[in-house]
Amino acid sequence: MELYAEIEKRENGIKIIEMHTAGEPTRIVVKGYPPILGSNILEKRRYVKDNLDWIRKRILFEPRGHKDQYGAIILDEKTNSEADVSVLFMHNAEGYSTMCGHATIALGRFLIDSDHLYPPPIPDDSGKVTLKIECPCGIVPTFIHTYTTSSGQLRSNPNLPVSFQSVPSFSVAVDCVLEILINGRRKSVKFDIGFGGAFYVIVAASELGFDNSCLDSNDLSLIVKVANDLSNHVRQSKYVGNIRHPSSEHSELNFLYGTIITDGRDGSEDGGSRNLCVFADCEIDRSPCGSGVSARMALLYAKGIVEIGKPCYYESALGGDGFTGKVVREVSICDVDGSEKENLRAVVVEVGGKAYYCGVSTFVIEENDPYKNGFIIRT
Ligand SMILES: O=C(O)[C@H]1NCC[C@@H]1O
Repeated sequence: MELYAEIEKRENGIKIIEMHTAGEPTRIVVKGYPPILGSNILEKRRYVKDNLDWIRKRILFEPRGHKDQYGAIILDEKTNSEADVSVLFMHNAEGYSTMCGHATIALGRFLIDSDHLYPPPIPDDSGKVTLKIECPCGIVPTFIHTYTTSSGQLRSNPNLPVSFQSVPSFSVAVDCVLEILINGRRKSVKFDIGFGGAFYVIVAASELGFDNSCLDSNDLSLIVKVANDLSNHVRQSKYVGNIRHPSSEHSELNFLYGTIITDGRDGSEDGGSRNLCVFADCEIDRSPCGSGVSARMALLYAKGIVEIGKPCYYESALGGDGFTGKVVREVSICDVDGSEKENLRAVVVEVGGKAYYCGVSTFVIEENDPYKNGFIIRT
């Protein structure tokens, strides 16, 4: 499918390739964004937030999108000479994620298939291409299986997973306890906090008084509310002080992105576990959440539950086609001056999953449309 050629034909409007990764959408903005100013990726992230946020709402909100829509912007020029490309992510609330695993997996395929990169990537002998994708949290090496068409074009292999290696991921706090109101009752809840490019609370469904059937997709409304309440409580609790990246260069990453509710099967013999990530403003990740898998694996490693190389498998509320995760090595985190943050045992986690194309869109906005700036209906 030559989707990029299709989009090239269209002259005006915001041009988008639609993909999903394990069910979670990524609306990849290919063309049509005004210049995004800033000399590095965090400055550009701030610029879109402060100056171009109306475009995010038009792209992600209704009537073109919905509450759980997710997007990525490929920057016209990379902002780090060590990267092949720089990208921003966007979601429904404050707006701009610091890391997104599911979108990185989708972008991996798209960047190969669109002939977007110059010089063109060169596969190794097994057909694998490594792309360094710069995300707001740092550079994320991404591995894509490719093949060459009979006319000599390099294309991603849709049958094999794309994987990426996380930025240094770490355990932030374990066995935290807070009392929260669930279904009208006060309950003391135990949870962990981990970082995998973004900060997450990780909590077992049983801690919240639910059985694991709450992680089935037929009715998530109550559990999503509980997850969102827990995120808000943690943001106002003493634990907010722990949500701090050790490198001062990364202070813009210092916020709690969401809560991941798990089935409690951490480190199970078969390495499998189901979880549900609720991030931003009650946004539900249809995928197992790539940055969440990195955070979970970092916590499991810190607790001595998994060792380097142990393959784990994560599925979302949709079940089925999930993400793999494994710790690949220990690393230390350096500050801007290059000094190592000694006490912090961080790890690089490799996460793999499959992404698929699902459309090509060109959005138009009519000036007299009263809903041109987008809206969200909540149920
Ligand atoms: O896979 C991930 O990391 C993302 N999915 C939506 C929320 C996270 O950014």
